[in-house]
Amino acid sequence: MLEIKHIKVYYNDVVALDDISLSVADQAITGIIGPNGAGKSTLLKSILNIIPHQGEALINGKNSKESLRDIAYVEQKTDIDSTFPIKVRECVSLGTYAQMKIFQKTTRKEWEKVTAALEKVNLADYAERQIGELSGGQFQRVLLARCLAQEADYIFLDEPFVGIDSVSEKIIMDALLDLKAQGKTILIVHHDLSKVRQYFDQLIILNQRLIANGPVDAVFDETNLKAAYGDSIFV
Ligand SMILES: Nc1ncnc2c1ncn2[C@@H]1O[C@H](COP(=O)(O)OP(=O)(O)OP(=O)(O)O)[C@@H](O)[C@H]1O
Repeated sequence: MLEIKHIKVYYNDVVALDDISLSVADQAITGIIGPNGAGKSTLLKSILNIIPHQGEALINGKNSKESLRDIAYVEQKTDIDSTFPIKVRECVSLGTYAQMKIFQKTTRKEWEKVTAALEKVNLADYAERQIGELSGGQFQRVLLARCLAQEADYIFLDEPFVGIDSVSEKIIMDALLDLKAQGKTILIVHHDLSKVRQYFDQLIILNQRLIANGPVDAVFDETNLKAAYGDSIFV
């Protein structure tokens, strides 16, 4: 269970997140929505403890710092260097490192996990390609395969559907539904409001402060959207 308690983040004296407390539903796909600069990415980064913050995130009652191996994270595309010279299968194998001992070589068992993860995202034939040779959608599928290989209980994806083709989007969504059926908890930062009902079970609506958190049917309404995006939003 993931709980966020009084998380507050400042960037140079400017408040990016103001006292966020919420519980994330287990075994569900939760979307995080809100306007540009609402603090969506900041929320994921504070749970991951990669930025300074007040308050804390708890996983099964303990500070999330103690469970970082159990969180697989794909950052926003703009933060990733897709020209880095690495093959697809090597990139996916990085996901297995979280479960390995220091200086341990990748064993046959880990390579089997890599192959299975690539098959899951329909990219088994691309294992020997350089990541720089992939389309945006294929690259996003490779990053999801890296999460699958990590076998983490929590999966955080920051804008995974931006600029990708519809085939990749469907493959990613099908893989996420499988992960949910296996009991995983998935958090996705997302900006396309038209897909919210189709993709998510639960929704967190943010704009520096928490506007709403709950089942999509209960919180995805005009009042909450106007509170987050302002009166100009067309609902
Ligand atoms: N490293 C940083 N230094 C200073 N300010 C930052 C930094 N990272 C984010 N911010 C600011 O904090 C606020 C929240 O940023 P964040 O990226 O979390 O928002 P977001 O909701 O994910 O936005 P977007 O939808 O545009 O990706 C924004 O005003 C942003 O400009």
